[in-house]
Amino acid sequence: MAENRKVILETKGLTKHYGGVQALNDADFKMFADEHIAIVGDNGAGKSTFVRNITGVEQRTRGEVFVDGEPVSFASPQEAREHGIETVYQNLALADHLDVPANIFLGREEVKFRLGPLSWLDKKAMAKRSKELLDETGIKIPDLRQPVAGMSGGQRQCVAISRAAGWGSKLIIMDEPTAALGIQETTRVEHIIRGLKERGVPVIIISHNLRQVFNLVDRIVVFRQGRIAGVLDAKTASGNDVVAMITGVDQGVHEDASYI
Ligand SMILES: Nc1ncnc2c1ncn2[C@@H]1O[C@H](COP(=O)(O)OP(=O)(O)OP(=O)(O)O)[C@@H](O)[C@H]1O
Repeated sequence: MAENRKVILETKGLTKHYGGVQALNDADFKMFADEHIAIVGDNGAGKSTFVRNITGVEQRTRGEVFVDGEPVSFASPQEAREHGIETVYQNLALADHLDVPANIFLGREEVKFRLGPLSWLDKKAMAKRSKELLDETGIKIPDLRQPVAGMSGGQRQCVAISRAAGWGSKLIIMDEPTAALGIQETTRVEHIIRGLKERGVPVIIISHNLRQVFNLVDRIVVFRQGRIAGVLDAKTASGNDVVAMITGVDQGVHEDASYI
């Protein structure tokens, strides 16, 4: 029963205005710890704004955010990370010139010992943990020591997701995780997301790909013109239901290839 399920994330009246642009209005949202959720909506519907105003990238105009029932107001993404909320952004935020372990441990390096102001990193431990994380996601990267700049989009995405999965004990948010990937790479990333579900890690994905959404998540939250237009159960809703809610056109909706 819903009443007994743990609510991991909740927003009440979350609103963000950029000057005269009402990007997000009164978003009431509730997510349970045992589910995966997709956020869908047309370009400019407010999806990224919603995420940015939860994860400390921006400060909301008004409204409340609760994590594990506690009111939060993250001043930065770093603060959100410290609360176990990891976000994988479209642009990935990987440091191109660094190798895989350095990226996974960026800002959280393991130190072997310190001498005054100097510290020696435990590179061996970081490489070992990185390999374990990548093994968990099933991704094979031949040489972890090469700079990530030389990797394919799929490999880079897997590094970013592994980093999030490795640190994000509570919630992982992914903004268009496969938008720039080919078919095989997309399949690999979807496999990782399914693995997170099996491990009980809650995930929110923003996606324009409805096939992916129906395959991966439990509930679909539809944004339209800066508002949450509705929430659908992925098991019972149809593609037409989602498209109708995205567009606000309730009748005569036909399968729209750009969404399916
Ligand atoms: N920094 C900003 N300054 C002014 N307006 C902004 C800013 N960021 C977003 N907006 C506007 O807010 C609205 C919502 O944008 P948002 O990026 O959240 O949409 P989205 O649903 O994520 O779209 P997409 O699918 O294209 O990424 C849009 O009208 C956008 O132009």
